[in-house]
Amino acid sequence: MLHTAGARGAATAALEPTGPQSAKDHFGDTDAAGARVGLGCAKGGDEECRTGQLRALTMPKERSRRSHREVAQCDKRTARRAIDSRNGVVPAAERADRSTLGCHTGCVPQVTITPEGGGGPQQIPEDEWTGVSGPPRRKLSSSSVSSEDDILSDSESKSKGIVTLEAAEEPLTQNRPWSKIKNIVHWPSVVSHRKRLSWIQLAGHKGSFKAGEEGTILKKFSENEKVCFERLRGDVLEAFVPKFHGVAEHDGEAFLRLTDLLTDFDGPSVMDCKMGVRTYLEEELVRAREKPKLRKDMYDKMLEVDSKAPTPEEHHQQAVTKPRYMQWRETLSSTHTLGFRIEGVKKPDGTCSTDFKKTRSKEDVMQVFKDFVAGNTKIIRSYLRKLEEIQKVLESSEFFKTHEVVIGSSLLFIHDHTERAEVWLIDFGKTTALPDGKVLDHRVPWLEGNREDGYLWGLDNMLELLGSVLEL
Ligand SMILES: O=P(O)(O)O[C@H]1[C@H](O)[C@@H](OP(=O)(O)O)[C@H](OP(=O)(O)O)[C@@H](OP(=O)(O)O)[C@H]1O
Ligand SMILES: Nc1ncnc2c1ncn2[C@@H]1O[C@H](COP(=O)(O)OP(=O)(O)O)[C@@H](O)[C@H]1O
Repeated sequence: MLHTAGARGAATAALEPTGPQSAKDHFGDTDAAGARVGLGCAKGGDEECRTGQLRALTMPKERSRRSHREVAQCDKRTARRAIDSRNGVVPAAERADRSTLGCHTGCVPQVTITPEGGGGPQQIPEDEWTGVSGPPRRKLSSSSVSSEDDILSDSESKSKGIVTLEAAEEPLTQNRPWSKIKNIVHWPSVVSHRKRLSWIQLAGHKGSFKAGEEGTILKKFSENEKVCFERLRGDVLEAFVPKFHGVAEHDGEAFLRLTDLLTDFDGPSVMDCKMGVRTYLEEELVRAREKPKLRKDMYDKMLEVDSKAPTPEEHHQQAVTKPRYMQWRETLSSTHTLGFRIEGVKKPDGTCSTDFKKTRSKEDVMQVFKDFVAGNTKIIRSYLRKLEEIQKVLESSEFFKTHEVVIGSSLLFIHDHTERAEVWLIDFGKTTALPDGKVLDHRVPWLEGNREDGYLWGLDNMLELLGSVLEL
């Protein structure tokens, strides 16, 4: 039996917001307040919802976050700062920002309150990493794409599937085994002056990545994520996350240099599963209550999936709040019912799909897993072993115990025709440290204030479900 939220015990005591690594350090802004109760249950009516076991999880909450425009401005300023500080220059932008404590407060936009919610990079020396900051970028809505029509630069409109990354560093990997596969060999003919790399990005924000030197990838800098990678050093979990090679700078922007997990795979199959029962931070909820904000882009993304999803009021406003959108996504998919959801899959023939927004039932999720491994039970067993290993390591990891990890964090599954199968934890952009002395269980249900993320609960369910795929 899969676990249910209701069976997982009581919530723990409320915790205080964290210190410098808290989300408020890079989410200076507020989104809107969601105001509807039991959204997924009302619409979905599946077995889990009918039992009421997930009520606490589907209660609408508020969340907050700085707008991307603000964030982009902030990003430029902070990256500039990092570079100027190395030259002993205090930039004008920083002089102005100092009076408002930099991006944090300086970048907070004015928002509308709504009643209802609905040249190659340089390595930056380690002692200069502090003070460099930058937020994650936006991702666009999902679609089913093929490698043929999805060879796009990161300045183009699609952001998921096979994307073409600008080469920030030489040499690029013309001889990477995985790039040899049919339909993905676009190197170096794709672009005339700037070399580019075909790469697989199944989720995340558009333009977040650039191609790094052999075996590495550059990800847009986030102070929060950098701190996480630093804290992961020496932790038992370190072997299960991409290796962090420091901070790099390219065209005035800062990046985290990470091991490219696709290296050493030949025509890999890749799957991104977003873990946990919640996809937003508690910190964001608090801020959302203070300053809610309407999002037209999220209303549009909602319409793409289900034109009937917005309420009459939301149709009238042509916008929804972010918490409303995030909760709608969570209840539409398996996030609430299983503690994880599938974000994207890339198959060995080069086709990619990120069209899993409505993949919710156990049966549907199992089918996606089965298709992903093309029914290969040896690969399923390898993944099961790997996930069990990760489960054990997570249970003993000091980092995991002391961090609200799940928000936006994924397990990345990669295998190829050699039947080698690996799983890594990725994306710590919204992973936040708990106050001193506080720990999370990661299995008990989330109630606002306890900061539980349901990561291990989701992993338990995933293990059970993958085991059942063997019997399909
Ligand atoms: O997947 P779709 O339906 O496109 O929705 C996305 C994801 O939830 C992103 O989370 P993640 O990055 O964890 O995948 C979230 O980014 P953040 O919550 O990190 O900001 C985006 O918010 P906006 O970036 O505000 O649009 C939201 O639009
Ligand atoms: N180190 C890595 N190696 C290979 N692929 C990666 C790596 N990190 C991320 N990816 C790919 O990029 C996608 C988005 O990554 P993520 O870190 O979640 O971005 P974001 O912070 O923008 O949400 C993943 O789904 C995966 O396909």
